[in-house]
Amino acid sequence: MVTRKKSKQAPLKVLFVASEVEGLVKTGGLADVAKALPVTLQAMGHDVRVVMPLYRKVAGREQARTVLETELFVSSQPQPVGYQVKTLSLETDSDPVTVYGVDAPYFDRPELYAENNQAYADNGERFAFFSAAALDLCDKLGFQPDVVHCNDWHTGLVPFLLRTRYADAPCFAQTKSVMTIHNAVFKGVFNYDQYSLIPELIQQRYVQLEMDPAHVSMLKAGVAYADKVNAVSPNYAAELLTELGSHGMAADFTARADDLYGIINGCDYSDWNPETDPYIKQNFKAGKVSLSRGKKACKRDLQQQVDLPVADVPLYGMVCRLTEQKGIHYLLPILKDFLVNDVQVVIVGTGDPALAGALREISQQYPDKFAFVEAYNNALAHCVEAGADFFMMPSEFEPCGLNQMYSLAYGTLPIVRGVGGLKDTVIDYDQTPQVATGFIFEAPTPEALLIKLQRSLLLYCQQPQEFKRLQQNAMACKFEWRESAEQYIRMYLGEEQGVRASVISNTESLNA
Ligand SMILES: Nc1ncnc2c1ncn2[C@@H]1O[C@H](COP(=O)(O)OP(=O)(O)O[C@H]2O[C@H](CO)[C@@H](O)[C@H](O)[C@H]2O)[C@@H](O)[C@H]1O
Repeated sequence: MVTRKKSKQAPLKVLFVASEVEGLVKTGGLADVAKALPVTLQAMGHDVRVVMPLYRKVAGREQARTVLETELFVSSQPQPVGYQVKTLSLETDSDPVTVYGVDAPYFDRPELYAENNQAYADNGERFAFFSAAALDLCDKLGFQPDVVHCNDWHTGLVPFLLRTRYADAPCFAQTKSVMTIHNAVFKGVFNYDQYSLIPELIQQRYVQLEMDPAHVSMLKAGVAYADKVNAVSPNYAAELLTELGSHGMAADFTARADDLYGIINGCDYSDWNPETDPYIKQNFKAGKVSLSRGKKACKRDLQQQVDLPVADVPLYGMVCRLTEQKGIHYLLPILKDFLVNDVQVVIVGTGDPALAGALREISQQYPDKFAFVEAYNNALAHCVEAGADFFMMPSEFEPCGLNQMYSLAYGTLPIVRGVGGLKDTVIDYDQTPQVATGFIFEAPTPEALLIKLQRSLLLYCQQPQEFKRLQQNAMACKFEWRESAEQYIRMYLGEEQGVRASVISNTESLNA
């Protein structure tokens, strides 16, 4: 894809554009990837710069150094928009990765995207500005990227601007763009009123980017105009070609099937490693004694932290944003049935107030068996991964999923629905017991989930040696970022074909 003549090993200049970055500010899995992938690419010798909005919440914001004080000129606007670029960094084992924080009034708010579960009304304008500023600052700072790597709807206008506003700009003459889909359910759909900073989108009508005559989707713009598009797992790439799995964008993805890839996320083992994790009560490794002692101490600690009785009972954990995506609506109808057993369940999450309310009510009815912690708490998330025996991810859909990888690393068997990246990363006990690492259910129903929960409980109680064998299988799994990053490089360089051929056969069965 990168056409400039260079050897395969020549370092690439990559501008990684993301709306959140782990270590600086995070609301979900996008941030994990926006840290780990740039850090890995840089460690492989590439020159990577990350650009993100400098929200009020960004860690280290006060100490950030201003490297650019400028204005974004827009041809149709009487007044330019002033902004500053401040540098932060992501620590690595070698050279830190430079992060450009875009500081503008648009981002000087208490939250990133929403307050009280209500999205900011001008999110379209905010992220249209961010997308335009990401390219504007690159030009002004003299960074000429080989690849501009965009992530999700917030950055979808970047590929569009490269093909329009910057079509003849010397700074981007050699630049290609990539659009990574972490979650296609969020399409970034906004009224034309919000695109005043992108006159290119208004002067000429782009019907294929519209949801209706009044609304344009930023994600559609990214998918249509990026040189390459990838989903964060091969199976999600296949699902994106189906009406159901693409959340209504099958035509957009099918049109790009030659340039569509599926690259599984890695797991950042520098953050998620039971041998070194600073948040957990006792570090442990896969060896039998270490594992059983470590898990026992971590379980006890978790029980104490969430006010459950300290007891030697199977413990089921879950950490997630409270949305329908995560399958809370499959769990809620059967949770009380499951709690009839001698088990404990811990859920840590924030989000939809109705789902939170329903969980809170059950926790009040079953205080000895079910703890619901309505919080975003990274330290507690680590303690759940370490202290639980099973980790639940009954997702309605899951582009990749990171928590199942974390739980595998901690010997906490994942119980997942067979969708997206969950299917690519977990091996079901009932299908292939010898190499199994967890449990998979297929039907999108509470009953199907309950059957697998009961199944896992039987294994734990009646076949403890078999349970331990699965723990060893799980802990032997490795999802190295280095391997994923190598696939990204091959995609950047155009060394691999898109997934159309392999995806089509899958798609037939998905559509059946
Ligand atoms: N209450 C809480 N307290 C502490 N930590 C919490 C938390 N709620 C969530 N987290 C953390 O946020 C991250 C969630 O990552 P996921 O990949 O599971 O989901 P998400 O849907 O946000 O990401 C989207 O992007 C990622 C990255 O590509 C895809 O893996 C995924 O399928 C897609 O939906 C994990 O690191 C988790 O520990």
